[in-house]
Amino acid sequence: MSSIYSSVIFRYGLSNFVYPIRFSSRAQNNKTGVLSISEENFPPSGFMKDLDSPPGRMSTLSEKRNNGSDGESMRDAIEERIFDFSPSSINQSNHIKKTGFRARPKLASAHAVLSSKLEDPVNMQTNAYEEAEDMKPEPLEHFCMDPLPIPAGETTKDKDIEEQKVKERVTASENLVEEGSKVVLNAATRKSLWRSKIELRERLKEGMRGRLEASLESIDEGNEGDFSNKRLHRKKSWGSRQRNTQPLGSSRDGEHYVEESMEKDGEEELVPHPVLSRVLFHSSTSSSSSFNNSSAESDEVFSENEDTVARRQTMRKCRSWRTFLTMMQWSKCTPSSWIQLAGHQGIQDFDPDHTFTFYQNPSGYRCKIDLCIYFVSALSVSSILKTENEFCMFCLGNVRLSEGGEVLKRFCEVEAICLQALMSDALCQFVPHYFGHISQDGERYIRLKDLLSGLKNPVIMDCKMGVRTYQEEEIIKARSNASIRSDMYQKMVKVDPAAPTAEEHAQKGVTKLRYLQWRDDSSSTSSLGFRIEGIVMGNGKVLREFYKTRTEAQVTETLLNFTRRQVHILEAYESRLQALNEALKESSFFNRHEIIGSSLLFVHDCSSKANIWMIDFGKTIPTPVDVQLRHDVPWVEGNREDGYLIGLTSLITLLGEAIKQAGEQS
Ligand SMILES: Nc1ncnc2c1ncn2[C@@H]1O[C@H](COP(=O)(O)OP(=O)(O)OP(=O)(O)O)[C@@H](O)[C@H]1O
Ligand SMILES: O=P(O)(O)O[C@@H]1[C@H](O)[C@H](O)[C@@H](OP(=O)(O)O)[C@H](OP(=O)(O)O)[C@H]1O
Repeated sequence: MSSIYSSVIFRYGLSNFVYPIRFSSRAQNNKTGVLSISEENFPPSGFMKDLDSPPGRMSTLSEKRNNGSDGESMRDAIEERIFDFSPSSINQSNHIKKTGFRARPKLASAHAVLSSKLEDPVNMQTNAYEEAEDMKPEPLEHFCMDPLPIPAGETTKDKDIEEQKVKERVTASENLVEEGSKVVLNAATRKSLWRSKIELRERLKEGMRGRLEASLESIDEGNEGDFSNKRLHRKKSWGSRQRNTQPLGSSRDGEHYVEESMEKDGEEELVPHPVLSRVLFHSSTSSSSSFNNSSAESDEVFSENEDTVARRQTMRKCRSWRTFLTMMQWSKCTPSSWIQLAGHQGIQDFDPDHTFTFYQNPSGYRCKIDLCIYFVSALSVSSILKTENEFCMFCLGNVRLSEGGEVLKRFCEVEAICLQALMSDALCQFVPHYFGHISQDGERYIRLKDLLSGLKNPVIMDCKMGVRTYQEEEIIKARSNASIRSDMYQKMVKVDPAAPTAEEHAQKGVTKLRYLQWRDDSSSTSSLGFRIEGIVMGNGKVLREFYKTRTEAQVTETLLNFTRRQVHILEAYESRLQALNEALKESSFFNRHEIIGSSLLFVHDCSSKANIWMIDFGKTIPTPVDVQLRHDVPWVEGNREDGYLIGLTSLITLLGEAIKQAGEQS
C-alpha cells in the first residue's frame, strides 16, 4: 500500500524540465527548498536550522492558507494522493481530475516518466497543441499549502500501538480520497491527519538514522584520510573562488550599490557558509556552462573514461553525489504561468528532512539518500521513492522567479558584463532590464525584469539564435581535452538512435562539442540560423521536442501552432523583429560582440499583448580587436561569425509566410 506522502517528478516528454513544484513536506515544515547534503552536514537538523526563514511572500500566503476553509484543507489532503507513483494512483489522479479536484498538467508521476517512450516529436506537438485548448491554467493560490497547527499534548508510550494508529489514520485518509466523495473534514480530523503524517515521518527518520550510522561507519573506515584532504581542498577552493570574483561596475540606477554592500556585509566573507559552501562551490560550476563557457564541472561528472571504475569507486565513497549538486531555492508559491523554458537542466531531488540526490550515468540511475548510495535501474527508482517517501524530484535550471516582477538567474560574469553594457546600448529596449546582482544563501544571481509579469496566461517561445551554439574556444578545448558526456549521448540516442558513431555507442558518451554540433545540424540552427528551443502554451503546457524541427515548412507550421494562427499576433511579432533588425544596425554592442547561444523570447497572451526579448548572454563575448563581424555570412572556423542576422532574416521571412497562410485560411 502506498503512502499518502507525495513524491513527484517533473518531466515533459523525453526531457527533464524545470518547474516549481508544491512540496508537501516543505509546506508542512514551512521551509524553503534547499538541498544541502554531505557527510559533515548530517544530521539534517543541522542543515535545516539555516533554512528556517521562509521568503516574505511565502509567509504572507502561509497566513492566508492557515485561515483557509476546511474545503481547502480537504483539497490539500487529496493532493497528497495525486502524486502517488503506482499505476492505480495515476488512474486515481485522473479520476480526481474528473471529479473536480485540481489537475497539475505539468507534473507527471515518476512511473509515467520512467516508462516514457520515444514519441514522434511532430505527433506529440500536434497533440499537445490540441490538448492545450482543453486545459485550464491553475490559479496562483493552488501552489500554496501551509501546515495546520500540530496539536499539542497527546503522547503515546507504546510505539507499536502508536505506529499502528498512524497507519490506520493514513489508510483512512487515503480511503477518503479514493472514494472521491466530497467529504468535509472538520478541524479535529485535519489535525489528526496532519499529526499522523508528522508521526510517520518521524518513524521514517529514525529508520533512516540507523542506516545512516551504519553507512557512515563504512565510509569513515574506508576513506577517512582521503576524505579530510578533499574537504580541506574544497574549503580552500571555495575561498579562492570568492576572492577571485570581480565586482561589476556600478549600475546606472544605483540599485547595484546596495547589492554590493550587502555582499560585503555578509555573503562575500571568506568564511564559507557553514552548510552550503562546499555544495555551492560545486553547484555553481556544475550546472551551467554559462558560468565558465564550458561546463567543465558537468563534463567531468558525466565523463566516462579509462579510469571510470577507479573513479566510481572513489565517487561511491565520498564524491559522486556531491559533485553533481545543483542548488537553488524555489518558492512553492510560484505562479503557474512562470516557467523556465530553456536552459541547463539536471535531475535534482530534495527533501527537507532527508538529503537526497538522484542522477544518471551510463550504468544506470544512482541515488544518494542521506549517506546511502543506491545504484538502481530506472524501473526501481519509483519504488525507492515510494519506500523513502516525501522525496521531491525535480529539475533545475539557472533561472527562477523572484519577487517584485524580477527573475534571478545564476550569476555569470560574462552575462552580467553584457547586460551592463546593453543597458546603455541601442538594444536596451529589447533586453530585460538588468537590476544588478544579488547574493542569496551563498549564491550570486543576476536580477532581471520578469518578462512574463503582467501577462495573462502567457504563451512563450524560446528561439536560440545563430548558425552555431558553441564558441570557437569550445572547439579548441574539445581538441585538447574532450571529456565524454554520457547524458548528452543519452539525449542523442533518444532522439535518433542512429546518430552516434560506433565508437560513441561503445563508450556510451559523446563530447559536448559533438552533441552541440549534432543539435545544430539536426535542428534548423545550421541551415536557418535559429532554432525553436521550446514553447509554453497558455495553459502551461510545455513543448520541448523540437530537436528535429529543421525545415522551413516545419518551422512555419510551429509558428502557426504557437500563435494559434492569430494574424494580429504574428504581425506584432514580425514588426517587433523588424524593429530589432533596425536597432541592431545602430548597436555598438552588436558590432563588437560574437553572440552565441543567445535567445529571442517570444511572449504573447490572451489579451493580445505580444513582445520579443533578447535573453541569455552567457556565451556572448567581445570579438578580438582585429575582427569585424558581419553577422550575416556563414561561419567557418576562425571567422567568428555567429550568423545572428541570418537567423533574424529567416525568422522574419517565416513569420511572413505564416501570416500569409493564416490569412488564407481565415
Ligand atoms: N527575464 C526573464 N523573464 C522571464 N523568463 C525568463 C527570463 N530570462 C529567462 N527566462 C526563462 O528562462 C529560460 C532560460 O533562460 P536563459 O536562456 O537565459 O538560461 P540559460 O540557463 O543560460 O539557458 P541555456 O542553457 O539555453 O544557455 C528562458 O527560455 C525563459 O523561459
Ligand atoms: O539543447 P539541449 O539538449 O537542452 O542541451 C543543452 C543545450 O545545448 C545548451 O545550449 C547547453 O548549454 P551551453 O550551450 O550554455 O553550454 C547545454 O550544455 P550543458 O549540459 O553543459 O549545460 C546542453 O545540455
